[in-house]
Amino acid sequence: MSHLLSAKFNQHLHSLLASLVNKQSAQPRLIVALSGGVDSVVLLHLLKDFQGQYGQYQVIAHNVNHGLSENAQQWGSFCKDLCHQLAIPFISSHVVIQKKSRTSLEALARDARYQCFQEKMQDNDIILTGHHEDDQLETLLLALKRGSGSTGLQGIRTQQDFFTGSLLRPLLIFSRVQLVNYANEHGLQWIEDESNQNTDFDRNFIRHNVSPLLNKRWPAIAKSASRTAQLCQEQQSLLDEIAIEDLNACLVESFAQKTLLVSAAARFSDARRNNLIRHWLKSNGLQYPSHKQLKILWQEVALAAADKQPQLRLGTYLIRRYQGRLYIVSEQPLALPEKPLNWSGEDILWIDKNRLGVDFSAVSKELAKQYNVSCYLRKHLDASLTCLPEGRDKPRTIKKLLHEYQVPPWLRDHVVFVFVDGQLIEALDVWKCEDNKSKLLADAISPSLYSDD
Ligand SMILES: Nc1ncnc2c1ncn2[C@@H]1O[C@H](COP(=O)(O)OP(=O)(O)OP(=O)(O)O)[C@@H](O)[C@H]1O
Repeated sequence: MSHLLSAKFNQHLHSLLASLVNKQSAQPRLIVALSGGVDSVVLLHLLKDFQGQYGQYQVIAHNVNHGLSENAQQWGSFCKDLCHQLAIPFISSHVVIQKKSRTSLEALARDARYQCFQEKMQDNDIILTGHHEDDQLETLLLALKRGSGSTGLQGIRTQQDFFTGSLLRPLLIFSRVQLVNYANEHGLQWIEDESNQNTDFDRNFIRHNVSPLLNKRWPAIAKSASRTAQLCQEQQSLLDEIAIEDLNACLVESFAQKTLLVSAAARFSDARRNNLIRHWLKSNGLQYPSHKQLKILWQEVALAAADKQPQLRLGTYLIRRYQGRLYIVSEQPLALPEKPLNWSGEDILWIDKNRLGVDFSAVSKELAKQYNVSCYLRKHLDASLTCLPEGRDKPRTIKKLLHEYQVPPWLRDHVVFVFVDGQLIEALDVWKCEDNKSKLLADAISPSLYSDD
């Protein structure tokens, strides 16, 4: 029977790679995430066979030692020996994880593992993991328990982008029993992680106490769960397409950020608006909010009375409203310099490392030589300093202007004021000054590069 599994695997992987490789110019390396458990050991064997048939791929294995089990060292040696026998290059990584609660420990180990994969990655690499159909069923049951809606019911994806390459899970079409049978027929050895037996943990509880019962009553339950996951993934792509379209109607650029216009979002039905807000948060690197958080975000932040300054904390971010727009604000403070910074010809003058800077790359070096350029922040300025912005009738203080130009209060300290030979020529991203003697230079300086993450 194992040759059937192997043939099905080869065909499946071949078509998965065909869709990926088309997008890439170079032949990718296939990196097996090898834990030493039966799933990834079978995956490694199947890949060795696949490589025999489609010789153009380089197969490599990568084991991560999380240092969480006394046996971790032994598992690493097991993986190394296995790769030696199969003549597969082996990468080993070691991470140190601070022990906390078990749940967070597992999540920390997973994050650290994917971080290791990323660090050892080359462009276009494809990381393959041994997730199978039963993992999918467990994941969906856990999602039901958490109540995470269609997002959670998407389960484990067969393919997803991963940094400069991709992640593939080609064993999701097989059950654990099929993989164990394959391993036995081939006389393969593997290791058992003793922690998998502990049913105090939800996934193990489902694996040992719930799935067997469900499988006995409905032998095709794992297949049905996989189908559900696939349908939910498809529906999510549709929801994402709708969200992108809807966001186009609601997003406005404001101080180098895409902010959400409350009046535009208010025109959508609740469901459609929730969908677009979820997408907006996710595409800015935040986790999907819970249903309750979404409700608070809309009712108590977006729609708060005009004189209020509402905000909602989501992880390390705050969602704030100002002048009818929602902003995503990082809670991580910027390290702002004590004194103004002089520009000495660099393409980007960083005010805060990699987060707030001024892009001078379009300024001609010849032009630059003629002037003395420096960048100030509000705290470096004399409070009585006035300025006449282009198109305005009379000068006003900087404080008044920041207010008039509707710069959100929390961003006012980050506005960069560019001075040329001691004269203010512009407040970057906000206004340019009338009658400035170095207009050409002012026009060439791009908006400050401001990333609030
Ligand atoms: N220590 C490890 N080193 C390399 N790969 C690993 C390691 N542990 C797990 N993997 C990979 O991840 C797959 C899934 O493992 P497991 O179910 O134990 O992890 P998980 O925490 O549920 O993973 P995920 O978060 O990726 O769903 C394995 O088949 C293997 O490919």
